[in-house]
Amino acid sequence: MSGHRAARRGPAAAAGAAGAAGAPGTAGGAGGADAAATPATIHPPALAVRAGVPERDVELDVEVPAGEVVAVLGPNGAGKSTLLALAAGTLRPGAGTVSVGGRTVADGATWVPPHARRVALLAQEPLLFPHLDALGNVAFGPRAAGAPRREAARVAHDLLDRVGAGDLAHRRPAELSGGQAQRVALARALAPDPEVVLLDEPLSALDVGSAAEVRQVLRRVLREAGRAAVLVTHDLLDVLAVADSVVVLEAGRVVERGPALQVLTRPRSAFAARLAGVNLVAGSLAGTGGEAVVEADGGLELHGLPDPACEPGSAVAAAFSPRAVSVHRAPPGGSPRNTVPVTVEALEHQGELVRVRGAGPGGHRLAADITPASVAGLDLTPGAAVLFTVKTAEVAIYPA
Ligand SMILES: Nc1ncnc2c1ncn2[C@@H]1O[C@H](COP(=O)(O)OP(=O)(O)OP(=O)(O)O)[C@@H](O)[C@H]1O
Repeated sequence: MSGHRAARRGPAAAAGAAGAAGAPGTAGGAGGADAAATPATIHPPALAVRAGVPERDVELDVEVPAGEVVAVLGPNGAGKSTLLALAAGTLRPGAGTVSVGGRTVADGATWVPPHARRVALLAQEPLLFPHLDALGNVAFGPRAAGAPRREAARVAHDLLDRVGAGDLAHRRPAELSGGQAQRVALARALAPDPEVVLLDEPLSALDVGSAAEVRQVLRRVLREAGRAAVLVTHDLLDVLAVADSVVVLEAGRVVERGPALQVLTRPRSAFAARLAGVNLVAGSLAGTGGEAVVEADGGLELHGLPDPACEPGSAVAAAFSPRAVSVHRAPPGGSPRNTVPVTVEALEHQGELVRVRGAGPGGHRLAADITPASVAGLDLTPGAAVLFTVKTAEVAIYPA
């Protein structure tokens, strides 16, 4: 995560930094005048967790640059909650350092308690104070930090407006829908002007309609303010809508990181590939020029179009969409294409299509999305022996 990190949100990040009264004490105050300066070089990361928790076998190296939203993905037990707990200050690292806005908040000699870290948490449930109205909930943080009542109320009104809950200011949590309560909770999280917001599956407790609405609010509010955030999610839509970059954890380690689109379109880890819904085959590159072949375990060979950075003989990955795959009982004629023998393992609904999952040579897991009529026409059931075909031009090859 280096040079590219500020590029996608450079203007937003810069605007946020310039307008963030709560970001004193950094070079940013003086540097704000130079529009050409890159925020990444001026500001320390909003959050850096380079720390381990040996009893959980977790060893993390995650950085959230100022103004960026980093989505954290991974299967159950991968270490996502541990990362949030290290950042929030509810868990002490066994080794290493946690810093917020360039300030060390945990290491062998330092321990800054949660309330003093400038970190806010938005959890799955809104967890609002039931006896306070929305305004009181949002004003609570600024009041606790010593803001005069009128100033705290002004901040709270402003934030409620920004999350589209201005008209709910005098309702108590029991009078709010799930989506409304989560928007108020977001305003409350932002009210103390945190350096970084930790979003722990913030939409997972909402129904589909409310989740879509809150997702848009999250996107707008985080981008407007150039706010740094960590977003733990299992939902591809959250990543696409809200995140700048992605970190994938597996078994307590970072296995992949990069700009969100890159990770989703060119995944290197099995988890990211599954989330993104693409077929992914790792192997080594043979052939040169415009077309190349990925040679994978089990004798599986895939022709595709290589990224210029791919070196012959190097480790590469071939990726292609299940929608680009056709399924046949007998070898098809016609244009040159990859033809892979596959044993069907499962058929799943995939919108209006059916996802045919199967195992190819070497046990490589592959998927094809075809119409229900094709499934019927091919008489597909688990155990069926078929051929998956995909055109060379549909297979992207890139360095692994
Ligand atoms: N309180 C705890 N005490 C000891 N080990 C724990 C504790 N909480 C989690 N672990 C272990 O730490 C590792 C990382 O778990 P963590 O909860 O951070 O994963 P996660 O990615 O958040 O998973 P999930 O998606 O299921 O919430 C796992 O091996 C887990 O068993």
